Amino acid sequence: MKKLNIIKVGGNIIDDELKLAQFTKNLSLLEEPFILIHGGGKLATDLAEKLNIPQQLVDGRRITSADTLKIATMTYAGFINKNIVAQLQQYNVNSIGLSGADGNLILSKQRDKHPIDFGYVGDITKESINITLLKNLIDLQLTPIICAITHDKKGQLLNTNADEIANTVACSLSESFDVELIYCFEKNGVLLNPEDDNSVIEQLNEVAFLSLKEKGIINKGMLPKLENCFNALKEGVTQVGIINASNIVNFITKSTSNGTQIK
Ligand SMILES: Nc1ncnc2c1ncn2[C@@H]1O[C@H](COP(=O)(O)OP(=O)(O)O)[C@@H](O)[C@H]1O
Ligand SMILES: CC(=O)N[C@@H](CCC(=O)OP(=O)(O)O)C(=O)O
Repeated sequence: MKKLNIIKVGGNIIDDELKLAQFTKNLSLLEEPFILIHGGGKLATDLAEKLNIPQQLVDGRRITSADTLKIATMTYAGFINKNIVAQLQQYNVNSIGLSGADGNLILSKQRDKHPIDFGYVGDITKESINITLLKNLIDLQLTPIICAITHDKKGQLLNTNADEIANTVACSLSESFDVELIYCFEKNGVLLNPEDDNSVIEQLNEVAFLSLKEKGIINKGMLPKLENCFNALKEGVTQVGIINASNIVNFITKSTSNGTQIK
């Protein structure tokens, strides 16, 4: 099967002009096709706070009021998505920016209001992804750049966690491609000591993860990320990694071992 890389990049890279510039340049060096899924939670939080709209995240998910949904849509589907596409175009990566509503790419269902009302947050499954559209775009040698806004096909936009979109897109394409899923962020991988960037756990399995979670060594945004990683391996994704965004080329070409390989 043909190799396909599903790459997720998070808000701390996106919000750093230099790191994002280096990252998009590195993506242009990849020889295999890829799909990029991006977050941008940090910029949405900063913007909402400037507008005096308080933000709350529960288990890494944003409680999304009508006002917050507007900010999320303008931030993720607007500025961030188009900025990444423009950055890639300068290196001749012919990319196309999409929300889940575009081309009916990602259909979601508003999360149940019990036990916690998350507001306009959408949940997705493998069946939510329009894989025909993604395959057609790849055949046309267009690189999809996907943001964290989805829709319910009843006219409502919904906010969906970008880690979950990356996992679900990877799983949905794993029957058609040899899929590698890579989460890129600002640290060197999953760390044994979150204060020490040199304490990278090179290989992490689910048993070790549960023990580190219990000890509080793995917490916050890393919890949903790792849950998505283990789910991807169970659903047929061939390889899953969590790495520093600056290591993307080395990690994919396997020229050096860096970051955390999920086993
Ligand atoms: N053991 C750990 N190793 C690395 N990061 C960790 C660990 N435990 C918690 N984290 C936190 O998880 C964060 C990554 O999750 P998140 O903020 O959701 O990233 P992103 O926006 O890139 O998806 C890191 O910035 C770090 O603060
Ligand atoms: C429902 C939900 O939590 N959506 C996320 C989508 C963006 C995201 O996931 O951004 P990062 O990858 O930068 O964290 C949010 O609004 O924060």
